[in-house]
Amino acid sequence: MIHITLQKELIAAHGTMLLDINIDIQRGSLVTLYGDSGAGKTSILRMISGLLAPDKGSITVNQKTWLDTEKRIHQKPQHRKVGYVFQDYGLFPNMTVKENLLYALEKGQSKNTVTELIDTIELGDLQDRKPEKLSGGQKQRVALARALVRTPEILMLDEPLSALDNTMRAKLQDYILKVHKQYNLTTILISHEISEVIKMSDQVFVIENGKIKKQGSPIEVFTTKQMSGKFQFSGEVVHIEKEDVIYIVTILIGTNFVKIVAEETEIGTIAIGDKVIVASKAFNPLLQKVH
Ligand SMILES: Nc1ncnc2c1ncn2[C@@H]1O[C@H](COP(=O)(O)OP(=O)(O)OP(=O)(O)O)[C@@H](O)[C@H]1O
Repeated sequence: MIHITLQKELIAAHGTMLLDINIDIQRGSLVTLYGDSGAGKTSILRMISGLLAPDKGSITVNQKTWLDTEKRIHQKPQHRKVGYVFQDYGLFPNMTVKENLLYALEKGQSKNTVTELIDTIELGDLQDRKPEKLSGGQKQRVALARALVRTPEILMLDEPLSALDNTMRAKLQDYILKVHKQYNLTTILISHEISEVIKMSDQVFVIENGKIKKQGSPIEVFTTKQMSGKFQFSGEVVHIEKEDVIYIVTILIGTNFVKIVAEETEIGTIAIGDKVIVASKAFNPLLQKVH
């Protein structure tokens, strides 16, 4: 179990903002921090990894104390077992994929760890290339492998997929889920994408102005009582077209576009770019195997 209590006064664009959170994370689970830009999500990860000092707080990871401001315990970042993946990869440009991974090994650690990760994350064909010869998705797979070299107790992913197109994003999500399960990791993901949060996480914490506004399973958090249909998907509105008295709304769900007929009352304030849930209550969906 991981217990995190953090307080820190942050300097936001409109003045100071008190970040004040209390989070419990079950070992082996994947949780998401979801919230607007500037809500404090990255600051939380930086405090967990020891890169940013809170004003007050404590962090215990599987019975080990990483931080306790009252007892003046403050483990250095290099002593906290975290793997950190950012949006902008952070690979060494002068090293090959394999060298980037070997460089992350701890003194005395077996090189087999790297060989195994190359195999798991399917980097075999890329291992002798330099990062400049890799696509964004491939670079992010290397960054993911590198974060796992020291078998972290917490894997932290700070919007790692936001620079990727939808197909690549879906593939990377699958890699993350694969290593999360295979290495029995405890993973904290920051994501802005509701569909990603629903696909990936066991639990979501909605952060607003430095506080936890809501928490629970993604479905509990993102669906409201009025939307209790069993059959539902979340997506993003990409187009709205008015036809006589109705509207045709095009929604991107994963990598598929779906057109929905909506009435004016349903449209309300929905605009292009909004995240929405498409749900249906009383009908019989067909299930077909795809080849
Ligand atoms: N070391 C710091 N000291 C004081 N304030 C900080 C510090 N680092 C960041 N902030 C401020 O804290 C606020 C929250 O930043 P943070 O990066 O945690 O937000 P975020 O939710 O991750 O946003 P985004 O989604 O844009 O990355 C911002 O207004 C930022 O300017």
